[in-house]
Amino acid sequence: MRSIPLGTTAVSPALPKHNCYSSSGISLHRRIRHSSLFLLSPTISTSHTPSFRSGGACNASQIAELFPAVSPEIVVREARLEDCWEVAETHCSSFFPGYSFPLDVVLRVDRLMALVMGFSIPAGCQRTCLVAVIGSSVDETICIGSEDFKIGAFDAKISLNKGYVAGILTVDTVADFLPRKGPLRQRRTGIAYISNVAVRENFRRKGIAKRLIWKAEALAKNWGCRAIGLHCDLNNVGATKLYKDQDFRCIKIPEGASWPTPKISPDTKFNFMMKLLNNTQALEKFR
Ligand SMILES: CC(=O)SCCNC(=O)CCNC(=O)[C@H](O)C(C)(C)COP(=O)(O)OP(=O)(O)OC[C@H]1O[C@@H](n2cnc3c(N)ncnc32)[C@H](O)[C@@H]1OP(=O)(O)O
Repeated sequence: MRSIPLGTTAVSPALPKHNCYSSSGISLHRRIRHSSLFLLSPTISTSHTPSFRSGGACNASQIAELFPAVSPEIVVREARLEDCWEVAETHCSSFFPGYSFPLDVVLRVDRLMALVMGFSIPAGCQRTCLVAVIGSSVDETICIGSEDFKIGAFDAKISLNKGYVAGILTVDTVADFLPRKGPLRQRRTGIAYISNVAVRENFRRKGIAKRLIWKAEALAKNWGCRAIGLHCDLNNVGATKLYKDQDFRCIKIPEGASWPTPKISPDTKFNFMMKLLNNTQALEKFR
């Protein structure tokens, strides 16, 4: 496929509606533990009318879609094994909204495989996938498994109070999209990179992406990064506003500069946006 969302290149659907990319997937082998949870209490309205995907009883995701106000608490945390299908679903439904059966299923399975099988990342780098979950407990004591054991991109940990993934974001320090420096073309350090930001359509404009970004910034700061960057499709007005409002600024790239860009489509033009993390104002919102 021409985009490289969540890593694998096994399926080749047409272009996504918006840019989605990852420096080398969404896997998270080396991560620091960052246990703080961010709560969001949105004033959720039910302007949408989602349909049941199957007859009979509702499952957790159907309840969350139909009655988001029933479980309005949103927790932003690192992705766990229990989230893998919904992470793939959130990603595909946001970046490939036009796909129908059977391609949509193939695409989700493809993403799932990428997530579960994981990807290697360079030594010394960090990568993590964050999820915004609705209707789960903040109480982490009712989890089975261990955070220290990974299955692909996920903590091998399952909560007894599973929530519903409404939004995702990947953050890493791989720096694939930054020019190398020095005669040995060394990887840059100290700059985190955000990708794969997606919120399910029914849960948009409730501050979920903003919360995911805040958490990513807090993680990056914890990793010792001094700045955080991302690529945003020039035509993605909503996302551009989201990042500008969060104090990301477009970095002017000199004409002809050898600056790596996501391999989505030769026609897609990006803004490279950055934010310094030395201003702790945004991070303090979480403490
Ligand atoms: C680095 C990357 O990954 S770029 C790719 C971004 N992802 C996508 O384009 C996938 C499809 N889109 C989405 O998943 C979502 O619309 C996102 C991720 C862009 C935004 O997620 P949301 O949870 O809706 O954003 P959130 O509610 O936090 O918005 C915060 C602010 O950003 C701005 N914003 C967000 N979406 C829009 C929009 N569609 N139009 C205009 N402004 C917007 C607004 O200022 C908003 O504040 P407001 O609602 O008080 O006006």
